[in-house]
Amino acid sequence: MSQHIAFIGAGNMSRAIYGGLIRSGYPASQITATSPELDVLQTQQNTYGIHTTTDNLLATTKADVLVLAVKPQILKMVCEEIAPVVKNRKAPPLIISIAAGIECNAISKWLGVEAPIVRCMPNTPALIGVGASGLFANRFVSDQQKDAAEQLMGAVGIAEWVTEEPLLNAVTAVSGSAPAYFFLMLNAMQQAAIQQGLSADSARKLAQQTALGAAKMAIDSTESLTRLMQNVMSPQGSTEQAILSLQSNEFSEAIEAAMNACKARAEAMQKEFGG
Ligand SMILES: NC(=O)C1=CN([C@@H]2O[C@H](COP(=O)(O)OP(=O)(O)OC[C@H]3O[C@@H](n4cnc5c(N)ncnc54)[C@H](O)[C@@H]3O)[C@@H](O)[C@H]2O)C=CC1
Ligand SMILES: O=C(O)[C@@H]1CCC=N1
Repeated sequence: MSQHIAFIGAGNMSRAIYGGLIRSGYPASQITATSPELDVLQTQQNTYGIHTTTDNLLATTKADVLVLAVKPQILKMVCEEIAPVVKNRKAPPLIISIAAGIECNAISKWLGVEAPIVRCMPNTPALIGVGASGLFANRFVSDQQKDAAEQLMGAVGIAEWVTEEPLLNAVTAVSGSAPAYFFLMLNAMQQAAIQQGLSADSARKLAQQTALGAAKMAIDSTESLTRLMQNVMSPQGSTEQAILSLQSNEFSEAIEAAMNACKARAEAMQKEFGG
């Protein structure tokens, strides 16, 4: 695929996606990013060699694929701004919205046209090619456009389709927001290790490598997660005490509550910003 991809918004998530795309060999000359902030655009141009502009209409004009990557709070304003260009094109671009919580119908309404829209919930590890995205296509998306969206997000990680749009809120809870949960846990582990006497450098390296090793084992192993956990726990050993402590502090319940809060907020954002 070497279609022109325009990103409306050049923030953390856009950078993760186009950074990952370029890293995977996608031509930077086929990517445009927009932002009202000139200094941000200059940095993006210098770092990635992409086209940049403050002009959302210009970017929309030349896009085969238009990625809406602004905050949900301002998506309505941005869609209404670009609507005349989208409507006047012979064929509207494939629109990929990464905004949390905002439904395809709201975007269609703001654009004033029944455009092909793929809603995507990505995550920031896309920047290093290990992203995880959920995708949902509205009924105007052709099979070819579905393939294009899958290739785009597949270039920066794995992409899973959901058949019902509300399931994207569950994707937000399990992967979109989830890198932050792991960073929080890593930080807590590092701080505890420092308190127990390790240097900050050793604590960081050991905790990070362990997270990487555990994730790779979970991906590669045919054994269940319970079995993998039990393999670390010697009877009456040290791990058992750590797991018992986590369980008595309701670790699993805390994770479930966090994911429910995340999903509920994604649902509330639809009501708050999707009207
Ligand atoms: N950061 C994350 O981990 C994830 C974010 N998302 C979604 O991605 C979207 C963007 O989030 P972030 O990149 O984190 O936000 P961000 O604040 O880092 O980026 C937003 C960008 O939009 C630009 N912008 C502001 N007004 C604009 C306008 N009128 N026209 C064009 N650009 C404009 C800003 O200059 C900034 O570059 C949000 O809708 C969020 O829900 C989805 C999944 C994960
Ligand atoms: O926190 C947020 O709202 C966005 C959506 C998923 C990750 N970041």
